Amino acid sequence: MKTAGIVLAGGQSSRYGRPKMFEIYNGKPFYVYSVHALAENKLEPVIISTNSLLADGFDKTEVDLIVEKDTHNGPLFAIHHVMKQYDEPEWFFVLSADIPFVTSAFVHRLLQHRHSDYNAIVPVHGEKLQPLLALYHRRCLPVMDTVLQENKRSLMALLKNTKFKTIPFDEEERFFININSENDFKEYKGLK
Ligand SMILES: Nc1nc2c(ncn2[C@@H]2O[C@H](COP(=O)(O)OP(=O)(O)OP(=O)(O)O)[C@@H](O)[C@H]2O)c(=O)[nH]1
Repeated sequence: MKTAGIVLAGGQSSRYGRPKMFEIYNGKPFYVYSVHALAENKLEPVIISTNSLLADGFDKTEVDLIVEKDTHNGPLFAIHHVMKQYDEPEWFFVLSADIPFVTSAFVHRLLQHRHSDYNAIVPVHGEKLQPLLALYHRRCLPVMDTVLQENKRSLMALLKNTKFKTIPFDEEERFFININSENDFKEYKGLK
């Protein structure tokens, strides 16, 4: 099953105050943790989805860069925009760029659940769906078209209209910790 990786690395970082994907954790920018988790599972291509204000900041070695014109269309638009440009991959493994605790083992675990009966595979952590660390089949495209035409921007709006499988993860798993603000980063960077 040909599977591509998408790192969502656009947006506004308004709560952080500067582009959070370039913040350094243990010597590497946040977004690099997402790129590596996908690349180490041999997902090909790994695509960084970003906007023109941020595009120059990424290391472009062994990744494709897809640049949006706008900074705030949101993740659903970004995934749709990428899927439209890649005909070959059946599945797209999406990771946000603000999750420095993500690992290739997490990606590997979710990949085992790709199945033709479902259009998306979404982890559940505690009680919470995690659509920013999830797998989407290209069968989602027509539903995405409809949802976006209705001016709905959230991945939840997509999930409400498509068949997806949930995969439970233990509460103590760290993969899902996303950094929205400098305070989040201060709180979590002490974690071992
Ligand atoms: N490509 C792309 N990525 C996005 C877009 N909006 C958000 N993201 C990414 O999606 C993830 C979650 O984003 P959020 O933290 O909810 O939004 P944000 O705009 O980055 O930050 P805030 O302004 O603080 O809400 C991050 O990895 C963002 O880089 C977008 O319009 N395009």
